[in-house]
Amino acid sequence: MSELLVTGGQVLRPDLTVERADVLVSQDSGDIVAVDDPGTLDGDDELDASDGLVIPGLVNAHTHVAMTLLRGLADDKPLDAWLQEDVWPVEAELTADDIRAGAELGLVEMIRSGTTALSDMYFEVEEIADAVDQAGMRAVLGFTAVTVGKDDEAARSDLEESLDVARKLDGAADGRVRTTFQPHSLTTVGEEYLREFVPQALEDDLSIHLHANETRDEVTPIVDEHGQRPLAYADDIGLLDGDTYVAHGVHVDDSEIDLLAETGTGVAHCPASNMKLASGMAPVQDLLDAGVTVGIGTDGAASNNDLDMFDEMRDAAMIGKLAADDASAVDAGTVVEMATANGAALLGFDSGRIETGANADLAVIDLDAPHLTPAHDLVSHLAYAVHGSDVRHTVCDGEVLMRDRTVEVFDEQAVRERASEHAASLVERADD
Ligand SMILES: CSC[C@H]1O[C@@H](n2cnc3c(O)ncnc32)[C@H](O)[C@@H]1O
Ligand SMILES: [Zn+2]
Repeated sequence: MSELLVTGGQVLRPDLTVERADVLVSQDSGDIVAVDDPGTLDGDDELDASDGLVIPGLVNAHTHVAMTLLRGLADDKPLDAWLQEDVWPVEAELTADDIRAGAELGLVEMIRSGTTALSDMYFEVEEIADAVDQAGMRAVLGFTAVTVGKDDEAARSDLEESLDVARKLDGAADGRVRTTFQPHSLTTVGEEYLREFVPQALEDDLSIHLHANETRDEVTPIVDEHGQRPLAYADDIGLLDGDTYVAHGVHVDDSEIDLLAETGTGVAHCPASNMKLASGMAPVQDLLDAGVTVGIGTDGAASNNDLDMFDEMRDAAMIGKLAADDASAVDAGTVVEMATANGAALLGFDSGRIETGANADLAVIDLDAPHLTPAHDLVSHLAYAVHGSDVRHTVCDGEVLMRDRTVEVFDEQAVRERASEHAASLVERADD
């Protein structure tokens, strides 16, 4: 039996208090086995958390991890133009090897910035699952189906693949990979396909993840065509339930917020992407007040342009206040909970908190820095002042993924070189 002791630091507890404590994790079960007074616990191996804060590993509730290859390729456009003119033509050239290279780069970036779990939507999901396995992280993965612009055979094949991937990969990487059925959005998957395939997903108890109500341009055609708000239409199809979470949820009215709350449907809020694409401001405080579980996601690196969840917490707090016209809205503690416990609840993992019995997924923040001085309130620092580069160690499932800022699960230099080569050749092919 092998146990790892995270020692000498302060610890963020589930009630958001901070105390001096040591954390003992079992590398066999992958769980936290004790959180106790400094100096009272022993382990076979130690991680030095002195001058540090031990926090739950962050949960990125919505991303497209392999899109690191498209980082900085097309900026300063709204969603529709960005996808149709820039992103989709390049994605049409992606190979499985490209996706593997992009996913590894994104996972390294996440480990370096304290993220231990992600929810991903993309293609070539076996490659992504293998990369997650090697990274030692936790993930909810799926193949994203799009039917617009496809003939019936291709449309069905996409939806079948989304179901098959969700059935096949659930439980991969020793249970660290879970899956979702993924219609891309309510406007990019036709109604006849949603009505046929969603019941199949529900019959198999598959969770569902989709983009919804991201831009006004996505809402209007649904209201025009179906005479219903998008989430009423989604509910009519059976898409909303306790195992579903939608990405974005920006343009939701009061009736849709009630629907999300009544059905137990969660929201993965993506503040940076929503600002960069000028999609709008999600009413996050209203969602939370209604009892909706709201997590935080970076979206892909092409619309962010990084995968740093500390940036995302800060953005969520800032834009949440603007949206509510209230400086007390979406406060520091709330965004920390959104990026940890709420994200874990959306993804269905027993993580997001430093507590005996929880998954041993954690990060140690180095507090010995000018921008973190003085330390009046460490929850405030997590929300507003810490950067991903302040992370000293990252642990998932009891295994050390990064020790003293050195990533142990990948050769970081090789991953970066390979991703750069794949990105260059991908863009060349797309330009031909
Ligand atoms: C097939 S995987 C996901 C699909 O979605 C595209 N995408 C990336 N960001 C967004 C976004 O904010 N809204 C909608 N779709 C997005 C991505 O490029 C893939 O094609
Ligand atoms: Zn997305």
